[in-house]
Amino acid sequence: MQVQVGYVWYLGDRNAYPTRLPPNGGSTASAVQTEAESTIDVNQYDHLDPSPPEYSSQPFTDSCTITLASGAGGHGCISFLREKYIANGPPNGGDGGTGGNLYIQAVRGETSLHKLARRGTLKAGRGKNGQGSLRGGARGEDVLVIVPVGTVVREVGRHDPLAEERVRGYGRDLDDDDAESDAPDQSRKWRRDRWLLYPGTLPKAFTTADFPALPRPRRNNLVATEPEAPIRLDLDKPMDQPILIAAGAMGGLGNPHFVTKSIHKPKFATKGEEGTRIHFQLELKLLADVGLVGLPNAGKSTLLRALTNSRTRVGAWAFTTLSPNVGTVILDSHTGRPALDTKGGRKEPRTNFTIADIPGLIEDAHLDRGLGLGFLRHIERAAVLAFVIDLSAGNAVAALKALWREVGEYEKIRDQEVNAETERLKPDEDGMVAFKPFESAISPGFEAEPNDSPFDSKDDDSDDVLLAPPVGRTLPPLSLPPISSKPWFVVATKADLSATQENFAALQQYLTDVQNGVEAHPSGKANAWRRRVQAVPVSAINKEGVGGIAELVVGLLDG
Ligand SMILES: Nc1nc2c(ncn2[C@@H]2O[C@H](COP(=O)(O)OP(=O)(O)OP(=O)(O)O)[C@@H](O)[C@H]2O)c(=O)[nH]1
Ligand SMILES: [Mg+2]
Repeated sequence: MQVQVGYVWYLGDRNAYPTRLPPNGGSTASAVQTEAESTIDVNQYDHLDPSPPEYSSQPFTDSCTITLASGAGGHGCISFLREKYIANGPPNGGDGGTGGNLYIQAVRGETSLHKLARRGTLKAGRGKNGQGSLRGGARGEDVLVIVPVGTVVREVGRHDPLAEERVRGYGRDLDDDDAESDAPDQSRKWRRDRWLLYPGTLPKAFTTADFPALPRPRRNNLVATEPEAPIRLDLDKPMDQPILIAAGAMGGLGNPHFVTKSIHKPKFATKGEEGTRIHFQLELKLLADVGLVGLPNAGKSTLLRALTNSRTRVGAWAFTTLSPNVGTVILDSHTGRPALDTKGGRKEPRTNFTIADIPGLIEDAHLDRGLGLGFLRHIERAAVLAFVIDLSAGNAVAALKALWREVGEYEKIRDQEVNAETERLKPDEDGMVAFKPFESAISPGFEAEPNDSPFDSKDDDSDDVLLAPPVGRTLPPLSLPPISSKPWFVVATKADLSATQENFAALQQYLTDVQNGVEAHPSGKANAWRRRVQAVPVSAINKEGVGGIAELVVGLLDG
């Protein structure tokens, strides 16, 4: 189908305004470039006004809690040499294998946490039990947790059996420097449940058997490379290598370990240690160079489709978009060279940038109206903000101020959360221990708190498995710059509709005043970004005026 297009676009001048022409051309026609008047195929723009089967629909989850457990150790083996002419040989049970380790890696290509949210718990494999002829058990299988780039990982609680034993006082000399010797740990002597007996032994022997003192619990050497607990990771770059979150537990000892002068043929071995369980809260903050902020139905998704190959859903009603979408703008001149010659301190010229489209914000979104402010986290880390304003939907300046107000409210809530999180690091009531085992081994500079012993740090309820809150530990600050200091611009869309010129002129006047300091910054902050604030008029549905946006964004990103 061929149609006559009635819009004129002054290509090359970003601030020019698309004007509607009378159907048979107008008196201004001479000033207009000829291609703009030519007949074009509307099917070419199907991409911008798609039919429902063309929508992409992908599951999206941006926060979830998961439990990760490192593998338990295998049990030691009770076995004796038995060969021709050796009927009753010496003990030869192997040790249990070490449990599997847990690793985490942020990779490109993943865009959602829904797969992890469904799993709930991820466990590394258990170490295999030891076997006869001094064969040690195989290691447990490792587990690699793959998360999208931009995930913030926060530990909310951990169950570390060895640390808890230490808190209870059973393995109290575990970390003592002077307890380097192999002297067995007398405090764990009564722990019969840690022992295995020879298979032929009667069950009652468990209560009557005379076990030696339990050997000191062993720790995997890899524990030293674990991040400091409580774990807080901001995985904002793709990682080449996974990092270790929790090392597997050590296996039990086979019966040859328990040979003494008086016991030549020990009929017992120890069980493997239990693995560490850590509860994590994962939060995905999509990473994009530009974030689109706008009221519902403003045309954000259409703009994203006009700029990128995104297939996000577009519709003439509010809240068409229910989850964030990221599109990539390719700055390529189709000659294998970057289209824009902007180096801006970069080694390589920029060849692409990404744009995040989020669900629309409505006024009072901070009071949990509409879809709330939750999705703003996805543009929190964007370098540039683009406010998308529908010129046909009332006063553009008022809309811009309303959007800034919601962004400001979001920022307030975020700051409160950061403060609350510092508070939250106190251990909670149900036996979760929030402390770093073997702390001094990891950070040699760390000075132990004077009240290190769990016994004098707690009040009367002595059987509580609680530790003192980690006083004095410096947590990595969540340093996010204020949103109002980011460069921003306005995309005034639907400029093809009639009677939008005055609205645009008022908006442009307002932005000039903001830039010159005549008007207060819409965020109300004193040191907000106000250099080169401008409004770009576009008709996204006709793909008119969007070309200038890429150039403007690259200027703001690299300039
Ligand atoms: N005339 C005209 N209509 C447009 C333009 N851009 C978008 N629209 C229409 O505006 C409506 C809303 O567009 P969307 O892109 O879904 O708006 P949105 O901001 O993503 O909306 P939400 O996802 O609900 O927040 C659709 O019917 C589009 O066809 C434009 O430049 N001109
Ligand atoms: Mg949308």
